Amino acid sequence: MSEAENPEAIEARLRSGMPENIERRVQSVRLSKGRAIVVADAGDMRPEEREVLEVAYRQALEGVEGVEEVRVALTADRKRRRIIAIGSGKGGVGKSTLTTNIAVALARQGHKVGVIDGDIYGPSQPKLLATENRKPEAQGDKLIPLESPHGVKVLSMGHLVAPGKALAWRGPMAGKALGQLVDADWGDTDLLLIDLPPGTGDVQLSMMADSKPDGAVLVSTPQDLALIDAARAGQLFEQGEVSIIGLVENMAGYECPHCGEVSDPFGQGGVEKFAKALEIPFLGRVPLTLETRQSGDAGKPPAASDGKGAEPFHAIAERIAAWLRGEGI
Ligand SMILES: Nc1ncnc2c1ncn2[C@@H]1O[C@H](COP(=O)(O)OP(=O)(O)OP(=O)(O)O)[C@@H](O)[C@H]1O
Repeated sequence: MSEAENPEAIEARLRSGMPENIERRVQSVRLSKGRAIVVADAGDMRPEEREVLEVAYRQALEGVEGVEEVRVALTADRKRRRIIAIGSGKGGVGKSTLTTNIAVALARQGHKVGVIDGDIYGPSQPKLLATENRKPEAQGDKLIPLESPHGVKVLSMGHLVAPGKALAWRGPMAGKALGQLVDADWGDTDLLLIDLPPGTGDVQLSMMADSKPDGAVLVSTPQDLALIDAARAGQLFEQGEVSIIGLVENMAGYECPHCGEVSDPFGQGGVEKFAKALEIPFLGRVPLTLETRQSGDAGKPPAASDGKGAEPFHAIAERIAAWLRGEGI
């Protein structure tokens, strides 16, 4: 049998050498009397993107022996779930706090959001999303994520293993553990945010290879050291062929709750300049506030409130939503 007559070979052609946004979309290929019928998932695509997809498929099969006609059927009903990884390189810069608040803000904007705590060595999402001491149930071999009180589903290794137990896990095992959380029964969730563990080693690489995020958000404080580590995290995403959505500056400027004076314990403006130099979009800055720390500890994310503290998170979430819609940031 020649290659052209084999639907698997045709399917492989439609996956290889395609732009990233297209290559994962083929669902099936059938071949009947010289006609190739391609079914692809285009649920989240705009009409002009669908056209690009169809043209790309037709071009890829042009001249293939045995294929006289190409029919492309695009499924619109099933929305593809997207995954965004949040990474920092350096620990303690507020990656988990940002993941929680961006998730809550996106949920308030109408997305169906799930949070995966990939920080298996120091899980903080159970506390941040007020689901401590709860255990997810399993149905068959799939975990059922927990519903947080803030309209966001969540799964963390902290819900599953005793504190400190995952400490000895190395890259592949950690990647596998994360895979289990990603493969859980997320129902109608259309967006998963993964709070990655700090660092840029094997564990992060293996997690990224296993969960294949669609995009990544980098978090940094304005300190040089944090920025250097954020740049390293950026390289890690590039190495894993994950596109970088942008960089967020956290703990920027401290407003004294008593006198209102704003000071900059970690410097000012450095992150935005840095992002520009690296040609990474700048997604916004989140000030250092007592409210953010206290409400984090209390499981009440500021983004869930209607106060001033919610604003920076909502602004960043809007930019991420624009990226999800395929618009410029
Ligand atoms: N904008 C902020 N204002 C005040 N406190 C903050 C802010 N962002 C984070 N924090 C606090 O800083 C500490 C570290 O934040 P968080 O746990 O989110 O960081 P992380 O980067 O995820 O850390 P790790 O990598 O160790 O998990 C927490 O106590 C948190 O409440």
